[in-house]
Amino acid sequence: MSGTLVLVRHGQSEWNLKNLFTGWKDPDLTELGVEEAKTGAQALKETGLKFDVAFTSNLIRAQRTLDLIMDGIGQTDLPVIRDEALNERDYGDLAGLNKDDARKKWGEEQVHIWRRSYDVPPPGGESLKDTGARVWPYYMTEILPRVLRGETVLVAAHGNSLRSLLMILDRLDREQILSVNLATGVPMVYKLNADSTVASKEVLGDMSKAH
Ligand SMILES: O=C(O)[C@@H](CO)OP(=O)(O)O
Repeated sequence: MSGTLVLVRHGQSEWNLKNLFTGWKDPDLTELGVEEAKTGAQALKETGLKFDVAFTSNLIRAQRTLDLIMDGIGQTDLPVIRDEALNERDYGDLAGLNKDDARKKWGEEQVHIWRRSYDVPPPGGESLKDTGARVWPYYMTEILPRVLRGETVLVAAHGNSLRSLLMILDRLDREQILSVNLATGVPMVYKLNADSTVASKEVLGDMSKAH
């Protein structure tokens, strides 16, 4: 066994609340999002984990979530590395559109394909495969080596940038990833083996509220 990797999707954002495609747009957390981050922090505190480093994206909703977690677990001095490689999938021309309006315009099935398929990009944006093409190398070169050295690493990022990581960690294929949704503010604790496979996974909260 080597180290521990904790992944957490940011708390609810203003645009999650308004049901808008967000991608690289940069809305802040809602009050509920702040509460979700604090609840996630409390759950992490109860595990007794002490982190060595934290990674987050260049987007405010993930950075604020991380700040709230660091505060909640009493590790405000944790070194933080921010990188746009961990940003949400770029939703291209869909960014800013209402998801229900998009369903009315293009149909339920097409919108689900844009949101959850592996390799169908929304117009002007990134597919999950494109997202993985930047998230995976970053994980392999910057995050995984630390976990393999035995460090405890926290990553606060986004629904789809984390879904691309879950494909590696949970060994999900392009069909299986279709039905994976991550709830906001719910930490996932992975213990990794020395060969970088997953020894155990624990979800600290209710993932079923994700949609
Ligand atoms: O809008 C977005 O950027 C993402 C995450 O909120 O949405 P979806 O879950 O539809 O991929």
